[in-house]
Parts: sequence; structure tokens; C-alpha cells
Amino acid sequence: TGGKVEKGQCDRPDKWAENFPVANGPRQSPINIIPSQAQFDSSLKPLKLQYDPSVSKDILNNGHSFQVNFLDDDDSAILVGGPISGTYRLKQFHFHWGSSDDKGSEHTVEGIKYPCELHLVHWNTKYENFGEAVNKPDGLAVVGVFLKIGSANPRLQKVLDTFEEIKAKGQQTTFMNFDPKHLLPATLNYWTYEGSLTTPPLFESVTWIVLRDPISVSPAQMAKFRSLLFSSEDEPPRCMCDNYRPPQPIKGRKVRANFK
Ligand SMILES: N/C(=N\S(N)(=O)=O)N1CCCC1
Ligand SMILES: [Zn+2]
Repeated sequence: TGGKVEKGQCDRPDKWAENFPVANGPRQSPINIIPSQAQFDSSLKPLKLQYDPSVSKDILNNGHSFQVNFLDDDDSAILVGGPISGTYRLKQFHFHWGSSDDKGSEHTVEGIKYPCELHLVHWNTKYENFGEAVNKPDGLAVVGVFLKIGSANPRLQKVLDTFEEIKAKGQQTTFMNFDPKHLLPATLNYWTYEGSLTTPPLFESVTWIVLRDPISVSPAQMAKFRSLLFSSEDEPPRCMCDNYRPPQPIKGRKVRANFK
């Protein structure tokens, strides 16, 4: 069709329901957040992200996004407080972005799309490990951070500088002593709601914690994200971009805010 390489089934959110019926479930993510309809909840605790940078391990191109993986065999990098009870351990963080700066985030705010969205994925330590937690209703907590076009972000640059080594699907390299706290905005005001993974298997196991304030990214840095490939070295190159799922029906869910 005009020489454009068609997206495979697994890369097309509108096709996911065929193999993952939960795609049409009652608590799917992402959603469009309407701040005026969010309910301020004074019982929500402040978010506490306690990350020891020494447990960052490596960075991997997994063919859908790239992710920074963490050692999660102790409580060195944890999320406590906020809307959750107990302790959730950081497993990995990854991003979603667009083919141009006018789209790319998964969550939207009053219909506004950001060019990029960071997800910090944590699992509930009441379960044995990530694999056990991933499909439980209280199994995961993902912190979402919007990236907004502005000045270049020096903290983000450390991640982008590895891209030559993980250009193609399956490539990975060590990535040590990185503190993901440096990718957070100054204030941790957030919206929270019960949702799901935004990629297959789309398990409805995520307590979403979406930060109100974005961090900055420059147009040149966004271009760097788009230098990655969905494809592996031995395949025709396919630019890694537009790896975001559009907002899903709210289906009566309440979004709470820890700020007025
Ligand atoms: N979809 C996901 N995270 S996300 N985009 O919902 O935060 N994941 C799939 C397996 C591990 C995390
Ligand atoms: Zn994600």
C-alpha cells in the first residue's frame, strides 16, 4: 500500500481485542484525564519514591519501546505512600512517544497529547515477584510522567546517549548508577485511578499514578527517541515511534487528585 510498511497485528491497538478480550474490559488504560472532574481526596498520602541508583542494571530495546531494568530482589528502589498500601518495588521504566511532537503520550489531559510519556513500573511485594504480581488487581503501580517540549533535559540525555548501542530490537547494554528520581518534576502532585497495562496482555492490575507536572524534553531529544528501531538488525529498518495506546473508555471510574 504505497510502499509504506504495514504495521503488524501486535502493533495495532485496534486489533488487540482479538487476542486479548480484556482490551474491552471495565478498567483499561490509558484514559483522558479531565482535571475538573477529578475528585480531590485529602486522605491520599504524599508519594514517596525511594530509589537507590546502584540497582539500575541495563537498558534494552524490546521491540516495542526501550526499558531500563532494575535489580528488584530487595527494597532498594521502592514506592510507598500515595494511593497504595504496602511497598511496591521498581522493576523497570520505559517511554511511549509519537512520530511528531504533537502526539505520543498515552494519558491525555483535557484531550491534550504530550509528545512523550515515561512509565515507572512497580510491583506489590505482597507477591513473590513481578511475574506473580503482574495479573493481580493490586499487583502493579505505575507512575506516569509527561514530557513537554522545552529546553533540553540533561538528566534524560544520559538515557539517550545509550541509543547507538540499543538501536535495534533485542539489543541491550549496561546502564548503571542511574537515579530515576532525576526524571521526576519538582512537585509530585498526581491523579490516580484503577487501570491496566497499556500493552498486551493488558492485565487490569495497575494502580495508575499520573503526575500533573511535566518534565522537559527538547525537539532534538525527541528526534533521538525516533532514531530507535522496532525492527531487529537483520530486518528492514522500522522507526520506533507512535508506540502509544489511545485513551480508553472511563466506564464509570473515578479519578482522584491529591491536590486542589
Ligand atoms: N504495558 C506495560 N507497562 S505500561 N505501559 O502499562 O506501563 N508493561 C508490559 C509488561 C511490563 C510492563
Ligand atoms: Zn508504558
